[in-house]
Amino acid sequence: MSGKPRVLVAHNDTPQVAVDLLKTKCDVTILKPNWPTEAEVLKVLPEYDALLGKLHIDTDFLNAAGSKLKIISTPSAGYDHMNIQEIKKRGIKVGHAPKVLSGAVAETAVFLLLGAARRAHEGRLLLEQGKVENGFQWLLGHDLRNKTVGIVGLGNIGEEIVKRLKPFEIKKFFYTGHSRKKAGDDLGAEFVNLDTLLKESDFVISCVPLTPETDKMFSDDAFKKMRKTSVFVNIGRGKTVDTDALVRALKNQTIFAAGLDVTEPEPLPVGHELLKLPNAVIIPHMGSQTVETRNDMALAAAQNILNGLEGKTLLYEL
Ligand SMILES: O=C(O)C(=O)CO
Repeated sequence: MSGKPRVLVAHNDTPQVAVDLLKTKCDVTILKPNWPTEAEVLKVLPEYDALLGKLHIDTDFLNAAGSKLKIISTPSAGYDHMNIQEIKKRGIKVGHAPKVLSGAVAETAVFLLLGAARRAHEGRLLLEQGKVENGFQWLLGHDLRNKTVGIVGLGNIGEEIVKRLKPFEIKKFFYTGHSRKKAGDDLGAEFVNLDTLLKESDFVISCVPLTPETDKMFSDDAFKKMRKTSVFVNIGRGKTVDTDALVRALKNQTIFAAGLDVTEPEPLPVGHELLKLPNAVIIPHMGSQTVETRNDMALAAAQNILNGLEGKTLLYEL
């Protein structure tokens, strides 16, 4: 034993840069198999001071985690997979990895928006079916130019989306949330209530995390308030949308199209209703999946642990 603090890395595809950073000050064990069950983690966890991984952490997990554990750090921005209150109640510090992924997720939002607005999936399906037609009116989509974009939840990701969309000559940006924000003012975006945003936006982009308040906030009612020409993009969390309501809205053309990085359920099972819709551009929660961003997220999660072990505030503490 070196006397160094012991860190358990739960996933063996954790980027090497983060493992190397931890190794500068800690003994590091990387668990195999790659995505272990919570039970597999718990078999060894009582011997460790810190845990780096994305795991479902609830009261039962914490009861079995042992008394040595001081820090839990998830290499993700979202933390709805962990019971933060229960973790903190036990004096365990908990951190996550926001901000460093905002650019990558914003890029994803832009391509989903463009793909949905320009009927990319429908075009591809028709191509595969040999149904491409000549015609001045064939498969027309919508421009971004001169349109109104509504951001639901102007956090870091929402801000990065606005910055990236500005060069598309957007007429107006709306945002909604708990309160007006300086960042919104700086970006020239107008704070409005959700109703106004839904009714008056051509593009509605949801960036909200999953909370009791946002659970299924995009319901039949919300989609009915949107325009027939509206495009809905979700890069937040799948559970913020009532999936059946979204399927209805897309099928009945209550809205024009959707671009989804996140869905409920996730992943969508083969043959799911959403996957049958030509006007839905869907990817399987890949918003932060770039080489650079995954390195940065893992590094942030590792830095949380190093800070915590030295008695400092975590880099991104919850
Ligand atoms: O880090 C997260 O929470 C994500 O959803 C990444 O896409």
